[in-house]
Amino acid sequence: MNPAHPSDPAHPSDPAHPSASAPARTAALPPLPGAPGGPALPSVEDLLADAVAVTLPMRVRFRGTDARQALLLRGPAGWAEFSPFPEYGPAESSAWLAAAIEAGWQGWPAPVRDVVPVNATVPAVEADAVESVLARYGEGITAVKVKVAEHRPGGGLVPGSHSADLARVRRVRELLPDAHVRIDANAGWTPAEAIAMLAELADVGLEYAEQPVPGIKKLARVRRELRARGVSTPIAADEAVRKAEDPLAVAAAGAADLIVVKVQPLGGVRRAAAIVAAAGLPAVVSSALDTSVGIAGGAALAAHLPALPHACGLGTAALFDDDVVAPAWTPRQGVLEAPGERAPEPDPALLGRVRADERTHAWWRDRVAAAHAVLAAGGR
Ligand SMILES: O=C(O)CCC(=O)C1=CC=C[C@@H](O)[C@@H]1C(=O)O
Ligand SMILES: [Mg+2]
Repeated sequence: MNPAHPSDPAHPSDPAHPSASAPARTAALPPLPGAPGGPALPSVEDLLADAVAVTLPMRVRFRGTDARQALLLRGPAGWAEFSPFPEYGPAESSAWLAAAIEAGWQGWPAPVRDVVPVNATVPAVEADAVESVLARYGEGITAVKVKVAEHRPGGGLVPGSHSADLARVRRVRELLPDAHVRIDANAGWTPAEAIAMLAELADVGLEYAEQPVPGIKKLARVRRELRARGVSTPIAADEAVRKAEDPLAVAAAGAADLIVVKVQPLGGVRRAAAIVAAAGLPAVVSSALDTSVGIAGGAALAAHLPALPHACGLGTAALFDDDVVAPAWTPRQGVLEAPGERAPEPDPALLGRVRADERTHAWWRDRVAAAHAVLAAGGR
């Protein structure tokens, strides 16, 4: 078993939407570590030899947490991050471990571009706090993601969330009249709520709405009903890609206009790139609220994709009060540097400052061993 670390509450609005069974479509993806034809699976001892657990304090509460927990690993190809959210079990975490093995024991594929445009991310703050959040991203912001549909820890939307969401989105539009503005509901609305909110926001000219509702069928329904009402807001799939047993099912169903891809949940840069190619839809690379080591993996994916039509959600290191790399992998003039084929080296002084306690190290060691067992048995 893999209990959540008690200091980190589970996130209620990130539901899993597994499809019924692992379908043949995923067979075309690059094999996982330890699978036939895939990279070697290092032993648990090798993976943990130089592991450092860190806790990064956040400037703004995000995804229900004020501190991000992560484990940094070091392999022959460089540093790597393993940071499945505390409530994730071994099967889901095994994809995150595959991504860490790629980074540390294999290295990332070559980039085709030097820089990656990124969006600023605005958590579910009050409208009057939007300006100070945007200020953290500096000059040159061309795209903003606004979080909406925030849930209470016990479940259910925060009271008054619809009007707070509308005010937050409108405040962003007011401050940045020319920026692309996208929203992300993390599957937190019902279809009726999503249709009403997106119809209400039609005048804002949203770039897209990310995972307004859970699951593939509901996404398809919202998309269809919006079109019937003359609302053309594109629909993006996030959880329906990264938490599904078949990350290609949403594209196969024609339920979204674009997909959001994340390196750790999808098992590495090569697997995420293969998912984009097989989906045949425009893709946005986004963060998993990683430290600068993991963010560099997102930048490696974005720099490797043949086409990158949208700014990426990789600016989230700006939400941390502290990081592990100096300078942090944060955007300048709206772009992030591509890291090349390996992650940046953590700074020993920073590591000393954000190093987690021994109990947290033990918790991470158990999580690595449990995820490793899933990979050793052939994957989730
Ligand atoms: O895409 C961005 O701008 C920031 C990243 C982001 O929104 C997320 C990071 C980590 C966990 C997720 O709940 C969340 C997302 O849903 O995309
Ligand atoms: Mg999302």
